[in-house]
Amino acid sequence: MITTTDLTKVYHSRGREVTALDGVNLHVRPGEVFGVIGQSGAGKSTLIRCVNLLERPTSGTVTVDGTDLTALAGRGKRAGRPLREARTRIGMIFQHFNLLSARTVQGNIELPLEILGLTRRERARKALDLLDLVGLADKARAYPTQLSGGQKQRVGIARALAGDPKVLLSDEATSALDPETTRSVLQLLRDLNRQLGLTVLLITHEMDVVKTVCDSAALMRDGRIVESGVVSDLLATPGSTLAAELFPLTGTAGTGRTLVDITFHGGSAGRPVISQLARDHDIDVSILGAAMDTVGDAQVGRMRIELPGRPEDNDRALAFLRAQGLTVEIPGAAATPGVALSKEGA
Ligand SMILES: Nc1ncnc2c1ncn2[C@@H]1O[C@H](COP(=O)(O)OP(=O)(O)OP(=O)(O)O)[C@@H](O)[C@H]1O
Repeated sequence: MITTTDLTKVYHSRGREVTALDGVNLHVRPGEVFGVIGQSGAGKSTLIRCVNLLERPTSGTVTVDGTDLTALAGRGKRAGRPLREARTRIGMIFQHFNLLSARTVQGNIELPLEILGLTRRERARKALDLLDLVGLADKARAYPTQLSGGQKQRVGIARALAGDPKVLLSDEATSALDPETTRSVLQLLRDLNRQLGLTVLLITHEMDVVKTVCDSAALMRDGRIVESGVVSDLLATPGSTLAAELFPLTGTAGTGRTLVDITFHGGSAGRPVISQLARDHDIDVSILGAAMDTVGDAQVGRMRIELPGRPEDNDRALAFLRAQGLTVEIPGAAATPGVALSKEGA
C-alpha cells in the first residue's frame, strides 16, 4: 500500500547539509498498522512528511496505493492538481491536533469536504457520520477549546477520514495525551483499521504504542531503517533490537552460570515450561526478570533465567526449551538474525 524506494532527504540549513533520510526502503502492506519508532532526530517526521509529499524528497520514490507520488508535480501547498487529489486519499493526524479554533467541531471536519466541493447538505451529513464513527456525535457544535485532548484527537481523526482515505498517517498522534487517553485513541485507530480496512502508518517514540497497536514495525536511526518486520516475527528473532526494546530484560549471570533469554509467543505463553524444565532436568532455575503482554491479539513475553553451569553444560536444557517452540538466546553470544528480520544494507 505504501512503498518508499531509496528515499533520501537532504536539508540545507545555514550552509550545512543535514541528511534526514538516507536511503529508506519501507513497505507497508494493505490493511496493516505499521509503526516507525526512533529517537528524536532519527528522521521519523521527515519520513512521514515525504510519504504524502508535504516535503519533496531529494531522491527516491514514494508509491501510495499504486500511484507514484514523486512523479506528480509540486509540493506542500504548491502541489499540482493530480498530487492534491492523490493527497485527499491520504489522511493525516498530528501531535497537536491542528484544529481551527474559530470553527466548530463540525466546521473543522467539513473543511476538507468544502475543498472537495461537496454541497452544504452533503458536508453536514458526512461530518455527522464521521463524528458518530469516532464517538463524538454530541460534540458537533462545540469549539475545540471546549474539548479534552483525546476528544480533539478524535476530531482530528474524523477530519482525516473525510476524503475516504485508504491510508492514514499519524505523526506522534498520542504523544500529547495521558496514558489512558492514549489507550483509547489507539483502540479507535485499531477499530478503524479493522472496520474500514484502513492502512495506518504511524510514527512514535513510544515502544508502548508499537506494542499496543502495530502489526509491523521499523526502527529508525540516523535517517536509516536499521530493522523492520512483523512484530511477532521480530520478537522471535534472536538479536532483534526492537524485540529487546519492546520487552527489556536486565540481570547479569553469576560466575560459572548461564543466562538465558526466552521469548514466549502463541500457545507457549500459557504453558508451565519453566517448572517442567526444573523438574525434568533436575536443575535450579532462577528467574531474573520477565515481561508478559499482548501484542496484536497474541500473548507474548520474554523472560531472563539463570541456570547453574556454563552454556556448554546446559545443552540438554537449552534443547528442551527450543523443543517447546520457544526462542532461546544466550545474551552476549553472537546473534544470528533470522529470516523474518530484514536488516537494511545486510
Ligand atoms: N526543515 C529542516 N531544515 C533543516 N534540518 C531539518 C529540517 N527538518 C528536520 N531537520 C533535521 O533532520 C533530522 C531529522 O529530523 P526529524 O524531525 O525528521 O526527526 P524525528 O525523528 O521526527 O525527531 P523528533 O521526534 O524530535 O521530531 C534532524 O537532524 C533535524 O534537525
